[in-house]
Amino acid sequence: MATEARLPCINFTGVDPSSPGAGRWWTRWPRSAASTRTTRALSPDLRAAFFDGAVKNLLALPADAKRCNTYGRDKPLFGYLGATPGVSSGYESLAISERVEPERVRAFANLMWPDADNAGFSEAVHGAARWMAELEEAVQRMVMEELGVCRCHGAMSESMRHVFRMSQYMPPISDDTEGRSKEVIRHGTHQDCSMLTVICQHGEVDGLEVQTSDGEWVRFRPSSPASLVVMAGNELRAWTNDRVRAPFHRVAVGGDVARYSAILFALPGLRIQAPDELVDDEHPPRFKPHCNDDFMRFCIAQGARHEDKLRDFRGV
Ligand SMILES: O=C(O)CCC(=O)C(=O)O
Ligand SMILES: [Fe+2]
Repeated sequence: MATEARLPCINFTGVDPSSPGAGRWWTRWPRSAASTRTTRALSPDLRAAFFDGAVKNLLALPADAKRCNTYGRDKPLFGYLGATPGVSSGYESLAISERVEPERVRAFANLMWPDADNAGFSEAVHGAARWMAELEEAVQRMVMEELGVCRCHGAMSESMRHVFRMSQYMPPISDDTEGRSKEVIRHGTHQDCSMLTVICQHGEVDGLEVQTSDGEWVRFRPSSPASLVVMAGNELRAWTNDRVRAPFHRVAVGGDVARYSAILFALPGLRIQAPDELVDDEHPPRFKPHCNDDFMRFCIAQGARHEDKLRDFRGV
């Protein structure tokens, strides 16, 4: 059972992620502020166009159409997930992968609806993905500034690939005569294989739960409709030589309406090796250098288990 404690928040109001100023351009916005917003927050209209117009229609497509969303058998985490062994029932997700550019979004839409115009869908999806990617880039820079390794930001950002997922979690089937139902886990406990992950939940259907370092589960309740979650993945943990924790998390849903979310994973193309500044006698190397592709393959082969996969893969 998760508690409802608040996750740490950063208020991004007024921050321009594309032009960081000298020094700590973001610390003027206190970490304890009650909301997390980007400069150009997705307006309620754009959110509605994205979730109600695009994401729900996408997930309502017949299974055969959704299965066309594939990037090859060796990259299952880049395409459609759902109705397959190892994936929880009641969870489905489609993804636009590698680069979330207008042409790629359009190609994805044309694959899903070959005979339709798809301009509205493409615009809404690309707008949401770009907005989340800007936030990812800003947070990545903040982390690097904070650790004194900002010199690495340019090369890291340039190498970054993105997987943009649109996910649906069905409500539990009611299990008593009054229609009440227990919560069910629709996405099992895991850590992400990304550097950073940005999550945008639709409306008030909560479900994301994050495990704190004391083992307690905390449920994410957005403080405003514009709030997003930024989660560290195992590659940020590896790259920072274990300074940043990659929390275990899961999705549990109750009630009687489906939950929808969009998730942007930032996957580094560079070899993951902690910069020299983050390795010294007090902080000996914790992980051997590796590529994200190999780590993803390892995670897929291991399956969903509540274990420290990074340590198993390249722990020193
Ligand atoms: O939908 C969410 O809130 C989180 C999903 C998630 O953790 C994932 O797709 O890795
Ligand atoms: Fe995740």
